[in-house]
Order: sequence, then C-alpha cells, then structure tokens
Amino acid sequence: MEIDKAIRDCDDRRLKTKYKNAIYVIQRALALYSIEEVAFSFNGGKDSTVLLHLLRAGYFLHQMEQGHSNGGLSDGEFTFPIRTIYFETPSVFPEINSFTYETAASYGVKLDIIREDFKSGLDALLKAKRTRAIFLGVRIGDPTAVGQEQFSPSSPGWPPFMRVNPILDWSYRDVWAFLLTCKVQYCGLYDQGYTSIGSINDTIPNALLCIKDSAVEKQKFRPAYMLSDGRLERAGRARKLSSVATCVPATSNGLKCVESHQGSIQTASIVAVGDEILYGIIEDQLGPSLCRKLHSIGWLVSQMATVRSEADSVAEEVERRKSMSNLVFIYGGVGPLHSDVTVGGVAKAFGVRLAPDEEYEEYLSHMFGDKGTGNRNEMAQLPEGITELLEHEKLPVPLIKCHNVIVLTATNVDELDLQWDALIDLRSTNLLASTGPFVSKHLTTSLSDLEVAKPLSKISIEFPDIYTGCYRKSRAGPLVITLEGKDQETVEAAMEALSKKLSSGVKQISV
Ligand SMILES: Cc1cc2nc3c(=O)[nH]c(=O)nc-3n(C[C@H](O)[C@H](O)[C@H](O)COP(=O)(O)O)c2cc1C
Ligand SMILES: Nc1ncnc2c1ncn2[C@@H]1O[C@H](COP(=O)(O)OP(=O)(O)OP(=O)(O)O)[C@@H](O)[C@H]1O
Ligand SMILES: [Mg+2]
Repeated sequence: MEIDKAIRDCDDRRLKTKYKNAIYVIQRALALYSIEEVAFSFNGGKDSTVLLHLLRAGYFLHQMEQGHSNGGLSDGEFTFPIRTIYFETPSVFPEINSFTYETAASYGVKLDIIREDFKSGLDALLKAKRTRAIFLGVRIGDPTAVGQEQFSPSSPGWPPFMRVNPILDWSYRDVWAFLLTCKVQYCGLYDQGYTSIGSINDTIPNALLCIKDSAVEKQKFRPAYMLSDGRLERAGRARKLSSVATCVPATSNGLKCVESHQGSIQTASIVAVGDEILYGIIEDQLGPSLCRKLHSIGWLVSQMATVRSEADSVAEEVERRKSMSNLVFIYGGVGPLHSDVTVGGVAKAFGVRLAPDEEYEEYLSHMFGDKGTGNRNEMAQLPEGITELLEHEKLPVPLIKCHNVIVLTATNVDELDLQWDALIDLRSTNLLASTGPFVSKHLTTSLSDLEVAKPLSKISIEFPDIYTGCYRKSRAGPLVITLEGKDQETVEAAMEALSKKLSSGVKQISV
C-alpha cells in the first residue's frame, strides 16, 4: 500500500508518530462499527485529502489484520469501501469542486452528493442509511474543533452520530509533511496561496504568503506549504457574519456602539457557566450582583442564562447574545480543569481558534510561579486575533475581552466587586460608560391583578419610555408596581397618573 510504504520509508519521526496514531483511531473505529455504518465527509480540502489517504491505508491495514493477505482488494480493484459524502454548495470554489470529483474518480470513491445544509443533509442521510460514525478532517486549530476529542458525539441539536477525528492532533505542518511525503495530489488553490478554504465568499489567499513585487501588477503568492507559522493558517478566512446582527447597531468590532450613550439604553447579557448551578448544588450569586451593578449605571440587563459546562452550549449562547446585546458578561468555567470550557466556547462563538497568548502566559507565570504545569499553558490559550487583555493595577491577571464579550474570572461576590471596579475604572476603553441612572418609583396596592391590569396598560401606552413592572412576594400579599425610566419628570408624571387611576387601596412607598 503506497501510503503506508511512503511513511515507513521516510525519516520524519514526528510524521511517523502522527500517522501511527491516526491509523490507530481509524482501525478502532472500523473495529467498533461495521463498514456499512461509517461514512467519510470529504470536501476536497487539504485536511480531508489527508484523511482520504489515511482511510485508504487504515482500511487496507485493517483488512490485513483480519487475515486478507492483499488488504481485501483484488488486483485492479479500486473501490473505496467507505460511504463518502460531499456537501456541494453553489458558493464552493470551482477548483475545489472539480478536485473533489476528480479525486473521487481516481481512487474509486463513490460520492454521495448532498445539496442541503449540514444539519438537514445529515438528518436525511441518517434516516436513509444507518450511519453511526462519520470521519472528519477536523484539526485542533479549527474553530469547530473546540471541545472535541478523537471520538466525539455530534453536538446537541445535531442528528446523533459519532464524529471520528483521526487527525485532530495534527498541526498545519504535519498536514503538509504528509501530503508532500506521500506525493499525493491536492487542490491547486493551495499552490496559489490559499491555506484554508471555505467558500468563495469568505476566503482569499493568505496575505502572509504574498510575494511583494512592484514590477508585477497582479499579486503573486507562495504555496500553502511555505506558511511557516501554522497558527496563521486561517488568515485568509473572513470572520463569519452573525445572522442576527441587525438587532443592535453592532459594528465589526462590536464595541463602537458602546461609546457615548448618556440617556440612551445600553443592554447587557449575562451568561453563567456551570453544571453545579443547573444541578442546584450551588446558587449563582454573581448574576444577581452583576444585574444590580449594571442597573446602577443605567444599563439594561436583557437576559441572564445559565448553561452547561460544555463548549458547544457556551458557544451557542454567546453566539446568540453577542449580537443582541452591547456587552455580554460570562463567568464560571475559566481555568485549566476539564470542565473549564468557557474561553474555548467564546472562541467557537466567534469562529476562531484558541492560540497561545504570550502576554497572558506571562501574567499567569507571575501568579503561579513555578507551580505551573502543562495545564497552565492551556490556560494561556486565548481566542486568536480577537482577544484584548484588560489590564488594571487592582487585577493580578487581566480580564479577557473578545469583541463585546467579557470573561470574568470572579468566583465570589468580593472578587466580582474588584473586577467590576476595575472595569468601571478603565475609562480609556469607555467600556461601561454610565448611560445615566434609572429613576424608579414603586407603589404597593391591595387591588387584585385584574383591577390593576387595565390602568397599568393605559400607563404603558401614555408613557412609552417608562418600564412598568409588577411582582408580589406572595399570592395573598400586596402587589408591588415599579415604574422606571431615565427621566425623573416623566417617571413622576407617570406615577401620578397611575395613582389617580388606582384611586383606592394604594400606598406609595419611598425608593
Ligand atoms: C459531517 C459533518 C458533521 C458535523 N457535525 C457537527 C456537529 O456535531 N456539531 C457542530 O457544531 N458542527 C458540526 N459540523 C459543522 C462543522 O463543525 C463546521 O461548521 C463546518 O465543517 C464548516 O467549517 P469551516 O467553517 O471551517 O468551513 C459538521 C459538519 C459536517 C460536514
Ligand atoms: N462541504 C463539505 N462536505 C463534506 N465534508 C465537509 C465539508 N466541509 C467540511 N467538511 C468536513 O469538515 C472537515 C473540516 O473542514 P475544514 O474546512 O476545516 O478542512 P478542509 O476543508 O479539509 O481543509 P482546509 O482547512 O484547508 O479548508 C473536512 O476535512 C471535512 O471532513
Ligand atoms: Mg475547508
């Protein structure tokens, strides 16, 4: 088998180890699932090209182990036995598309073409054919790899199958070492400076490979394998635009909108991460405290959510909130433990990967001294290209800000106070500018909800800038009505009008 031979004959020890481990994962998958139950997701990209050849080798070696002396293939037989799916979209690069078809034809791969989005396509596939595991060319640097292992069940909300990622731990360099050592064909775009390929709408050649030659009019690029720092593999990929970005005037840096807002309403979302809160083992104290703090500076907290300690859950919530609020605060799940998935989830929400941050690492080594282990380095992995460190003399380690998402590391209210004071103090960033405090008026009444409903709704119509809210401490107790707004006179006028409407059973309380 030519791939296996090329690796055996080469003297790149690192590549040999990577190959051996990937083949091991493939063989375990083929032992766990029957050949009819597995599928390979192939799209002509460099990573899936690597995987195609690894699967060919892995299947061959698996067959040899099963006692087929020729790897189960009779002479001249070229049929690749694993069902192969390709999601073909109108925005695919024509070069990628033709490479996918041509490669499939060369290696006897029968392609199942799917022309739906990933989720619906997989749903239909699973309904039509029993598929328990899908091989993917996902690697650790990909935004989508956050939280994944070599065998990872599909995410909540996705059809159920096992994602098998044999090259998860391969670096950019490993991918090119493999393709060049095995002398296999790859898509021609990689020779034109493309280093990671999405769609024609979001991918350009990697500027780091640009050959600056003023004599030549058209820009030229070096081949992808010449990119020396694999962490910059995705530099030619545009950031994904959020589908709900219209809700607030979000800008590309997500923060311009927070600049000067005296009298206007700024909104914040709060996300707590922790299975313990959801199990009822501990009570979240930071959320309510943060609500009070934000309210005191005139911000509106539009949502407070608690999510599981799971990168996908964090990513989903942050993705939704970041485009609907001016700022998102997230806490819990920050650190080196297995359950500390918050920073990874934030990276995933923005479609970037985690990469080592030397400055942050420096802070951590000051803090932990020599006690650090490899885990400490993991803590210094931050969302690449979007992280700003918020430094303040009161903070031993800066806070992490990714566009409009702030990761708080506080574990109790005292620590939160400290971090809040630092954020307020960071005047240069104008992050948490006060938008003018809310003015609140409360009144209690012994009237029933039915009696109050109509007058109160009239007030909301007459005073559209005023928030009206009601609550009771018990079903039998009095009803407390709150009117709140930014303008003292309007709030007072609304309160007077309401008091008149509720002429009996009313007692105004001081604020
Ligand atoms: C076969 C297959 C299975 C996938 N399963 C999941 C999944 O379980 N969870 C998820 O969030 N995304 C899943 N995805 C989507 C990928 O994570 C990712 O969004 C996609 O490959 C696009 O990557 P790109 O943005 O790097 O081009 C799956 C994609 C494919 C092709
Ligand atoms: N349109 C698609 N059809 C089938 N599989 C896909 C598709 N898009 C992504 N995948 C799967 O997801 C994996 C990761 O995609 P990704 O774009 O990161 O890698 P790639 O396309 O192989 O290489 P590159 O990073 O250079 O684009 C692919 O290797 C493939 O297994
Ligand atoms: Mg790709």
